[in-house]
Amino acid sequence: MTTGPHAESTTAASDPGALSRRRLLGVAGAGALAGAAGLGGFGVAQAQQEDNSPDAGLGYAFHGEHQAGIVTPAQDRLHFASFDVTTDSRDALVALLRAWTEAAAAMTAGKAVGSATATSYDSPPGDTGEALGLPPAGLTLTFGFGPTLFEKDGVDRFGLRDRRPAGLRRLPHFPGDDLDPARSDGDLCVQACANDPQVAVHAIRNLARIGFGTVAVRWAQLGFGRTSSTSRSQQTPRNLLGFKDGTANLKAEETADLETFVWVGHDDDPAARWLAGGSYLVARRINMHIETWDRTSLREQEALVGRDRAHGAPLSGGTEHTEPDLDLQGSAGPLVPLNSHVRLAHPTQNDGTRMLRRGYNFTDGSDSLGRLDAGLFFVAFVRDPDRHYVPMQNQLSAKDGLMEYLQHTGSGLWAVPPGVRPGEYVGQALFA
Ligand SMILES: C=CC1=C(C)c2cc3[nH]c(cc4nc(cc5[nH]c(cc1n2)c(C)c5CCC(=O)O)C(CCC(=O)O)=C4C)c(C)c3C=C
Ligand SMILES: [Fe+2]
Repeated sequence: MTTGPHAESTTAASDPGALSRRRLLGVAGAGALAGAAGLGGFGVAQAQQEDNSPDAGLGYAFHGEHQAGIVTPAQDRLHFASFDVTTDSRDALVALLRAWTEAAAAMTAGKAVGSATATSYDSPPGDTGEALGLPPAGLTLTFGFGPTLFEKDGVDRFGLRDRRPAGLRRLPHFPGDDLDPARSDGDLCVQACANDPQVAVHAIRNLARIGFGTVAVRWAQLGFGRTSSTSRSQQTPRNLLGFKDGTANLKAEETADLETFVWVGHDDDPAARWLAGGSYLVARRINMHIETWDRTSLREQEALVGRDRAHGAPLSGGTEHTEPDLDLQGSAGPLVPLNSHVRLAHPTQNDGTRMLRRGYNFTDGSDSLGRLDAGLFFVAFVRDPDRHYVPMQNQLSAKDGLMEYLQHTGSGLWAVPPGVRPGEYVGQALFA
């Protein structure tokens, strides 16, 4: 499997010839770096320093049946990047995917990109350097292919048109959408998640650097707090509305439902068998009118969500993990109101559908009136966007009372190829 956690030392032991970021500074690099950059004993001190935060040393396997970063226990930080391909050479695109695969395998194991020791003093270092000395921090890198990679403005850019999965289309317009094209779509995407923001940012920075001349960043989003649990081992976090988010999420332990709702099956799309074992990534940048929300009564807030704020229990009663009783009536109608988010997103109101949510809180500063530019960067993985995402989004956008406090400002859909086997590159079956 892809996501079995292992300590950094295990990673290094499984590939003893490779240099971990820590060993690079502590052993191989200390003298050279100290001499070259005037760092004195910095490298050695870093190598000996222990990081006591709980997930600091955790590393997830890069290779496996599925890409990591989907059922992996949601890390605390996100750097998501959408790229446009700037070449029309299929060979250059494949070379990029090979190089990205090699770099991703290194970085997720806590190693530097490229050969640290072979770098000439007269050329830039192979790695940008800001993660040297840091452990893997649970880094996962998840790659996706957007609809425009297969066809753009009627042009079959890379000979892939016939291999586009039927479900991979630009998402439709939903009621209330006010999307910024500069925060939407893209030929490729990379989701970097880690428990240290510097590790996630380092990963995207290095992938962008490797891609210079082949791809350009179209837009990117930083996220600072997970808004979902993807494993029963995790506590439910809170979103910026102040409510527990992720309680009823599809979790790694629910393997039968993952097959039904997340992983693309072998026979789902005979023209796109390369995607079997993969998934689709939906991203929505959703701004919150936070100042207005903060002036709304607790009664109204809970009625809009359909759960209580303190514990995340459904308004029909019980505790956080009690199933909502959507039929239970109060004096003024159903206890879980008809326009509440939890009712409208519930599987019983969506043809039995579930999805694996993996979103993050974001804030990108304030506007000229002092209002926070903040919200939820919604990420979900689904087996079929036309069945497992689009109908639910239509229903929420049209009827969800929360929409009064929300504004969708960015959007994208990507096909996420299956996991990578050792010696292969990400998405290899698409180019076979
Ligand atoms: C189209 C899918 C969804 C979008 C977009 C979405 C946005 C969104 N959600 C919250 C807050 C909460 N969502 C909760 C549950 C929940 N949300 C969705 C789907 C979308 N949410 C689903 C499928 C579910 C689970 C429903 C169920 O099975 O019961 C909750 C309750 C806690 C939980 O179960 O996670 C909260 C809170 C916000 C703030 C938001 C946009 C900004
Ligand atoms: Fe939700």
